[in-house]
Amino acid sequence: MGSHGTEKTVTGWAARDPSGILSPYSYTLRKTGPEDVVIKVLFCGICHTDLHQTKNDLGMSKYPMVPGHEVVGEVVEVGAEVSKFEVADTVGAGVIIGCCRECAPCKADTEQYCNRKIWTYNDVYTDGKPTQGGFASAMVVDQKFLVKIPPGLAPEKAAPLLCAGLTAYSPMKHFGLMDAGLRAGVLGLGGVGHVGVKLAKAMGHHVTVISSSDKKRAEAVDHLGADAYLVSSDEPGMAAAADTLDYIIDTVPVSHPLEPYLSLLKLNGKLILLGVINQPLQFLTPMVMLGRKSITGSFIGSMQETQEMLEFCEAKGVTSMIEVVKMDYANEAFERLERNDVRYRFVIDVAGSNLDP
Ligand SMILES: NC(=O)C1=CN([C@@H]2O[C@H](COP(=O)(O)OP(=O)(O)OC[C@H]3O[C@@H](n4cnc5c(N)ncnc54)[C@H](OP(=O)(O)O)[C@@H]3O)[C@@H](O)[C@H]2O)C=CC1
Ligand SMILES: O=C/C=C/c1ccc(O)c(O)c1
Ligand SMILES: [Zn+2]
Ligand SMILES: [Zn+2]
Repeated sequence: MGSHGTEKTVTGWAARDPSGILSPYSYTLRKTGPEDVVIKVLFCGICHTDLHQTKNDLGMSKYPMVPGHEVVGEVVEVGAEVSKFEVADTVGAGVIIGCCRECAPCKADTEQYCNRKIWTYNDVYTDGKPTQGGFASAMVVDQKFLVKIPPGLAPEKAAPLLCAGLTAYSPMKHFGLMDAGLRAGVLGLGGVGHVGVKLAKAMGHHVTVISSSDKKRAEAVDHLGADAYLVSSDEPGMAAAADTLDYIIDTVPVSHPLEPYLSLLKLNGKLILLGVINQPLQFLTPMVMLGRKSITGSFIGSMQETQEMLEFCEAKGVTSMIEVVKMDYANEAFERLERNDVRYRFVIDVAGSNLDP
């Protein structure tokens, strides 16, 4: 991290166009404001959203784009009015790094639903500078958008909790799905899904994984603790499980029919959509009417929920299952993520990588 006056020059790995291929990119961080914290990035997870964004799946990508929103770092500098953190703390940043602080969602501590939220990358900060993510040596983050990593969590395994963990935890909390004894479904056993299984088990739920293949059955049951495993194309198996689940977290990142999964829900069951899909999904209304079922969605979680979820994970021994790689493996990791070849999250050892090869 070099210095020019008070603007620090850093190296990140950026996508330059919708090929999504990452390469070293040098840029300056904004000056450290009174409420800002400068972090040295230690680890950063690779979320499927990073793939959607670098490849412009949503049609809103701006380049150069330094992705990464599952960031664990070490505090190296604090602004004059920072009260929550001090130098050497281990902290986490997630999907958003700003909000308006005035609207109803902000006042209710649900700032993730603020219409003026600022995304960690692929956005513009209040000073007009593009925001850049955690595939970089350092970041400047307002203290409101950082959490403390509890000492009982290994930093590299905590990184995926900052998006994947939160995304599974927040709807469980919001929709009153934390009581022991509930019957949960997790559709899509990837980054979000595998932490979803672990969180639901820690809450005392009976967990059924619903996967597109049989490949992850043994791991799901033996390593993640799932109670049952269904392959979505197994019609007799799916029919036998009809009307058994209280809720399903649906993490599939591509278009898929909803009816097979609505059938699995009990009366009043909830299908919670989490995947970012840029095409319409279809279902017939009787599939929700006959059973008073809900199709809903959820977007990450609040900063308050992030801290609470990390403490829940520490207390219950929940961590992510990861493959740690160096930055020079990032392009291969993205390709493997795209072909569903990761168990279950890549985490980049940013501080241990040579970012300027
Ligand atoms: N709502 C929110 O706030 C958030 C949304 N997301 C979104 O959730 C989705 C899942 O993210 P994440 O868990 O990181 O993704 P992963 O790629 O890690 O997992 C997705 C899983 O979905 C299943 N799947 C089914 N069909 C496909 C396909 N064609 N390609 C890839 N996977 C497939 C696979 O599970 P299996 O092998 O079991 O079938 C796969 O492991 C993404 O769309 C992401 O953008 C992510 C974080 C926050
Ligand atoms: O991975 C976290 C971000 C999820 C996300 C959800 C919805 C949406 O429109 C996005 O652009 C990102
Ligand atoms: Zn994410
Ligand atoms: Zn707001």
